[in-house]
Amino acid sequence: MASLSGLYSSSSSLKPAKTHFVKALTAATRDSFSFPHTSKPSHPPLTLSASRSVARDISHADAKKELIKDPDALWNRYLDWLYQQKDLGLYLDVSRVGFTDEFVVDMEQRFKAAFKAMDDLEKGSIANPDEGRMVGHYWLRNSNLAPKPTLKTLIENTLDSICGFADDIISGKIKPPSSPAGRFTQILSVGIGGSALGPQFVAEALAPDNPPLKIRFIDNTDPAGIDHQIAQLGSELASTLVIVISKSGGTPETRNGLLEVQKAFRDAGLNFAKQGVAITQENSLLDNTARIEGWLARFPMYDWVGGRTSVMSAVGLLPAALQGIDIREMLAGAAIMDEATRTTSLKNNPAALLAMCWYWASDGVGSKDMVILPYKDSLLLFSRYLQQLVMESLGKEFDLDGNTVNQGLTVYGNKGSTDQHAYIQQLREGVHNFFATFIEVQRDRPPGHDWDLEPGVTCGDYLFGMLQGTRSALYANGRESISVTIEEVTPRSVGALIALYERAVGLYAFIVNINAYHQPGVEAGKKAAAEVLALQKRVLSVLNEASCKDPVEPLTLDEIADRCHCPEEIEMIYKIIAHMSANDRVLIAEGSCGSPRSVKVYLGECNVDDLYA
Ligand SMILES: O=P(O)(O)OC[C@H]1O[C@H](O)[C@H](O)[C@@H](O)[C@@H]1O
Repeated sequence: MASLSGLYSSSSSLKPAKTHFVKALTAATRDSFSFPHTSKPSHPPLTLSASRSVARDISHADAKKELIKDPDALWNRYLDWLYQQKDLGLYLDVSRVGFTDEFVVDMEQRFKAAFKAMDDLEKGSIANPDEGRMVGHYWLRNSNLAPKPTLKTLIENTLDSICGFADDIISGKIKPPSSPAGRFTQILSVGIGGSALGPQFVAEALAPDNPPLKIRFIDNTDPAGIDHQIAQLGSELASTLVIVISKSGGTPETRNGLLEVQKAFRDAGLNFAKQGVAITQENSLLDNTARIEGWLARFPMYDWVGGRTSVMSAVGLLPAALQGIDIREMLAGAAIMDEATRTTSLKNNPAALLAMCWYWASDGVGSKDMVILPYKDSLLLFSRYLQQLVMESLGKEFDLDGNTVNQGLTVYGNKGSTDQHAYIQQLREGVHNFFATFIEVQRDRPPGHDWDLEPGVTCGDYLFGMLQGTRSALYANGRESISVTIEEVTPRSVGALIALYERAVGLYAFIVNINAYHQPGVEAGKKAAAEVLALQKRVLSVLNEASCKDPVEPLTLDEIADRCHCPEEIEMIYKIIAHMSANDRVLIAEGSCGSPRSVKVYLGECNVDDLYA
């Protein structure tokens, strides 16, 4: 079977070998996947030609977005705008986004400034002005770009130490102090946000079926979730390498995860320090803890790398290397994409093309959501990864001039064709509030492993047909889409994908004049959480005081709020008490009416019958 990749990388011209490609597409669309031995659908299936007629009937609410319908014109648009990065085997098709020539001319002007700002960023400008920081994640994959020799050396030495440490762990040269296995077999990663999402995406995408160490994650302060991970480790806790990741070194959820895991180690009679690794900024609380307690190893994070762009730092590289993933290939893929996205020609810059499409599709204000649809199971977590990269970067209240803009771009999605059985119905026919991004992987299986489950049709052909059919069906109903194609999921292509979207987000941010590299809104949430915990402590102190009386003095919510000197917080006080009661930490007696207003709260022994006598 001719390789599909030949269709994209034919040297002569953009004209792919029509026979195989078009035949597969037409057949798959024509049959609309009528499975063997099942009844035909009641309505005639949408064929390619039928979907065109549907498209002609659709009135376009937004005249600006009159989509091309003529097949020949579409084919030429496809060829005209198809971006190819042949070294990476990565292709970008923006032909199903309806931007006009006038729009492109306008954007080319705006991108000139964006390209300059991005160039300055890579040269070490303070591209994160709100925090007075440089933005240096691109230097991680090309240390020659680092603006100071000391940074170049730091990047190179850290990479070498990551590779050396991973080799020593995998070879058993460094081994756990008391494990029958005689070597580390598991990784327990403790981190949240950018200290988890990158490693999780990379593990799901690239971990081999039988990795030297199998990874699992604690990425929340949910005690049940933590217990579940530790229970699943069981006796293998003794051969588990615990990697605690926190750039700030002070994130509450990560700190709680660490304390919980250290308790599990104590309960199992194990010495955590001999199995603990920290990845954090130098002299952070976590770094100092790891140093003082003598943990196995510590790796640095830098203030010029944000959490959501840290996957090419030790955050993503150490866990990946321990799973046997070729991290130098990841870095190489990212470096090639970085170079490809430095060109100042909009039409030849895939990141700029993405940013332009996002702007067109969502009017530069996030009016439509970005639905990410990788048709490959291993890329399932790409949308979760992009949720942080895109939304934490672009979701900002103010622009760089202090204007209130409430910018953003909402990302969701899981994987195809699975999502076709969940919400694609709404995408096809319902509220038109999105644009789709298909991630296509050409290689279905390693060479020699495929077979026809029907004459001339493989399982992967169905996946291919589902993607193409969904793309056609959405477009026929006026829904725009971008398609990113890679030949296969490899460290190099995953590195390239990550770099592509990091650059696209950065360019988009310059276009809409916001700082993509800080996250003020997150601090508000952290502060509010701390206030709830402070209130809880006051409630407990009031209840403790009342419990010391003889007999115990049960208190109403009003009385508790008054004694906490915050009557306005009575609802939060009720929620705090309800949560503590559910966990057997306070006792609640309810009046006959059952309203929260009538509850009486106490600690210790109390004759409930007398409470409402
Ligand atoms: O790596 P840490 O310092 O623990 O931070 C973990 C996460 O915390 C916050 O949510 C930030 O907004 C994220 O950007 C960051 O990735």
